[in-house]
Amino acid sequence: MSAYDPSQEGAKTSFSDDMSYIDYLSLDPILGSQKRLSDAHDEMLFIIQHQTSELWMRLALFELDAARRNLAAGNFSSTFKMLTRVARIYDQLNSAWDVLRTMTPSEYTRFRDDLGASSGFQSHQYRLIEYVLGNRNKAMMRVHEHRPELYAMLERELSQKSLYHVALDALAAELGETFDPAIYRLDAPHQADQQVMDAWARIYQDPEGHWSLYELAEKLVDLEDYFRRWRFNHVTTVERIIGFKRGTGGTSGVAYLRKMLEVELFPELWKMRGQL
Ligand code: HEM
Ligand SMILES: N[C@@H](CC(=O)c1ccccc1NC=O)C(=O)O
Repeated sequence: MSAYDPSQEGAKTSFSDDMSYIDYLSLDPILGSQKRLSDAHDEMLFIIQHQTSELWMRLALFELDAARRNLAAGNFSSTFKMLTRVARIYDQLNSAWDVLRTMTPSEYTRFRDDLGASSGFQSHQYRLIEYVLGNRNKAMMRVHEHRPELYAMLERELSQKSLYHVALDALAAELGETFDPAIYRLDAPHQADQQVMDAWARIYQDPEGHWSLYELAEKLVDLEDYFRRWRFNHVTTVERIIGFKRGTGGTSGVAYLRKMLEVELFPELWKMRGQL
């Protein structure tokens, strides 16, 4: 059998004047951005693992922002589709830990000092995702002061309602209630509220009567479930690789990350389950 020749079948082979795959996807800057600071073999894995995570987070933010707009406009079906996609993105990020776990403490130690004070703690996209979802700790913005445009992006996020706030608007509208305006704190983490908990409980007591809100609640719980798994995978991988060393970002490391496991994004949706 002779070798397959794509041009024989009409495949375009000349791209001197036309947009090609590499052009459309801007692959030159992307594939030219793996700059190792050491000669340690595993640093390449470490860089690509973070870069791909940041790309998936970029998409998660795009979807979450659109989901929030669609929900505010009452478009439940498109909101659900986007929230499902974000949960799948987290599934992807969760599986990716298996690749990073192939790196041992001995291998990581070979280049850890080269990382200086840099840390995932300074991921502005991770912080933005937390802010969009409703976990708004303003103190986390300080590390971005040296990058005014990123700081402004985080500040802009804190000037609008979180996705959970918009879900609470939909919940109040469904039940013909108004929540105390004090629960909509734009620049502080959302705190569990009894009225909100009772409202979600009413939805779960009559799913058929409130199907859209019931589905919305389950999409949010699903998302938080996957997000928690990401945190758990992170802290377990960190303990496996650096034990209880301090983090390069300056926190206590595993102790800090364990504390973060206690964060609840949508607290009433979890607490309400015990009263059904
Ligand atoms: C060898 C692998 C890793 C180690 C040893 C590690 C270690 C740590 C430590 C110790 C912290 C606490 C902050 C500090 O003081 O530095 C942290 C935070 C963080 N890391 Fe990692 N990490 C690893 C991989 C990753 C990966 C692959 C990502 C994906 C983007 C990531 C994202 C983050 C984020 C977003 C935070 C902030 C978490 C929060 O504030 O709740 N890390 N990491
Ligand atoms: N905080 C990590 C370093 C680290 O993991 C890291 C360093 C630079 C860029 C991203 C990182 N990933 C997550 O924190 C450590 O203490 O070893």
